[in-house]
Amino acid sequence: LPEYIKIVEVGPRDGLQNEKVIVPTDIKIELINRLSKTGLPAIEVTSFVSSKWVPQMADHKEVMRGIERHPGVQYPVLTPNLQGFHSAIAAGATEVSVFGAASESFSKMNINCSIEESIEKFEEIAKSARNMDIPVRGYVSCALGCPYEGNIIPAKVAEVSKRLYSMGCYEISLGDTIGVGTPGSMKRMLEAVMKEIPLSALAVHCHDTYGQALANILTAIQMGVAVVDSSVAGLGGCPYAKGATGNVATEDVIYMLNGLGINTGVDLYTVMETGNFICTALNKKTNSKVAQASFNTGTIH
Ligand SMILES: CC(C)(COP(=O)([O-])OP(=O)([O-])OC[C@H]1O[C@@H](n2cnc3c(N)ncnc32)[C@H](O)[C@@H]1OP(=O)([O-])[O-])[C@@H](O)C(=O)NCCC(=O)NCCSC(=O)C[C@@](C)(O)CC(=O)[O-]
Repeated sequence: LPEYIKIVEVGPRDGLQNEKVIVPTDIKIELINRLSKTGLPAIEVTSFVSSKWVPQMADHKEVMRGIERHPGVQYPVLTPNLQGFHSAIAAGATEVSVFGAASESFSKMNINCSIEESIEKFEEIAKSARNMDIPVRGYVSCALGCPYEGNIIPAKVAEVSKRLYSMGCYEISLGDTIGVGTPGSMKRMLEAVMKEIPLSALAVHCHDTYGQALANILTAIQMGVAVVDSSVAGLGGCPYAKGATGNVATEDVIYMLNGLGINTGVDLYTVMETGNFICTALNKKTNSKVAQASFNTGTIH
């Protein structure tokens, strides 16, 4: 097992993008400012996408400009094309993520282009980013299944991952977008991807729709993956993946890693308080089992 796992907090972006009611900008900023005080090394802030496609992310510039940045914390944002990249940089972003898919149908539904066309757009971003010394992270959605095509073969995930890595993405986050994966499919997919990409450049991004996220993450870290995406209070879902629930809760990942003696540098209690803050603001119950248990029993283990 790795001694240290880097947690990439995606709550402010992946967590909020699917909320039906528009979350006030000051709540988003407060959420990120609170997360910045928990010890998390990376917090995904927002998406520079079309507000017609994802209205919840329409205030991307204000959020990016409004947050307090803590030294040592990365604040990546999603950019699907050069237009988004330029807006992100103008708003002060210092790291971006491109988001591709291993499924043609999902690519079309999510970013309105084929996988091949998306790669061309991402190459333009990667080239501009290189000239400006901006790190680029790459997502591969539908790594363990697609809401439109069902099964996705590991070779396709490996192929798209390789293309993103070859264009300069420093890390590839493998997304179980609809949370259908199991430890078995995670293992088979990672074995294929690890033939093409160094283990140190891989991350996993698990949604918990079928309750398999922690088991899938444990499988990945047992195989040496040392970067895990998660969302405070387990918020989230993708607007273009109907029925998919939130990401695995950050609180639950930290609890599991603490129990394994793996260092994350993140304070569980402060994350739980932050989860409580955003759930109160959204008027919803936390999806974190650890937060539920701790608040119900009044104890933290
Ligand atoms: C990619 C586009 C923009 C293509 O959308 P399009 O309609 O094909 O874009 P277009 O280039 O034809 O332009 C049409 C209009 O969009 C505007 N436009 C064009 N680009 C931008 C931009 N960057 N920012 C703001 N506006 C933009 C452009 O200016 C124009 O405006 P108009 O002239 O009509 O007023 C669209 O499909 C889109 O915004 N998609 C967003 C999808 C999204 O955010 N999905 C959720 C995130 S992915 C995810 O959740 C999965 C992940 C990452 O978490 C991992 C996992 O779980 O698997």
